[in-house]
Amino acid sequence: MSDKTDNLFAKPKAALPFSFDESVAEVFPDMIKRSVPGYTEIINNISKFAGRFVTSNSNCYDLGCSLGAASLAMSAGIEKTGAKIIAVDNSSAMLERCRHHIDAFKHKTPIELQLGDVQKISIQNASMVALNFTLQFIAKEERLNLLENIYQGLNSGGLLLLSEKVSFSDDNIDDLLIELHHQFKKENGYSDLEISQKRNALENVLLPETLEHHINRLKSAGFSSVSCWMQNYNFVSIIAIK
Ligand SMILES: Nc1ncnc2c1ncn2[C@@H]1O[C@H](C[S@+](CC[C@H]([NH3+])C(=O)[O-])CC(=O)[O-])[C@@H](O)[C@H]1O
Ligand SMILES: O=C(O)C(=O)Cc1ccccc1
Repeated sequence: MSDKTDNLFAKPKAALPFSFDESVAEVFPDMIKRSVPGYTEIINNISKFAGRFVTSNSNCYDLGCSLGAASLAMSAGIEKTGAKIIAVDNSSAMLERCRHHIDAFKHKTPIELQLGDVQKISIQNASMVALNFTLQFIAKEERLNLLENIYQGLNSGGLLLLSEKVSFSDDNIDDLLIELHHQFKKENGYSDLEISQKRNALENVLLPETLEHHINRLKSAGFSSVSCWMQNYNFVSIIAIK
């Protein structure tokens, strides 16, 4: 079955803040692929990381799972037995669709879905945690606390994979990479109106920080080995090992 096309911002509409409601959940696979450069590459690499980092009888977490793409990728890559994936999202529209999405794909590792706030869950016996474009929606002052909670729940040698839209302290670079991102969206069929209306809706909702800030905070949370492993314009993916 092909993905339903995202045209949520195609007509002029009232400037409401972006939210993960039923209309977004319905078009989400199309929206994220056409909006985030490198998304598919990150998902494919989540399988590779899972193959290396997930240990027997441990837990894996997919925090802000949306339709479960990272959970399915982890499941496909896990080589050890007895692991379990816990996928969490606070949007009931997303989680309901996630259940159907996951049931439609074969997965060898069990995936347990939890409706809830990633800031309130208990993380235990974890060998891998994915925060794939979720931290950017959490209030900035609460981010360190969440990363510390993930750190304490990871086993030694465990992996946090953090993907984010980022900003740049150099204004020239920031403007250039935002423009290149918008060009990417245009090439994927979005109009100028769709791009500008979504940009307004995301203002104060998706809050990017610099790559340096992310790396320094991960180190403050306790992670000893931290590196960006992929960058595509203003979208990055970082690995942090306990
Ligand atoms: N506090 C929170 N608690 C739980 N969920 C939350 C919270 N805040 C936001 N979310 C959820 O985080 C997800 C972010 S999308 C992740 C893509 C996915 N990881 C993917 O690999 O396809 C990224 C994007 O749309 O740019 C949404 O489903 C929100 O409901
Ligand atoms: O579309 C954008 O401009 C983005 O920054 C990425 C995105 C993708 C899906 C939901 C929210 C933001």
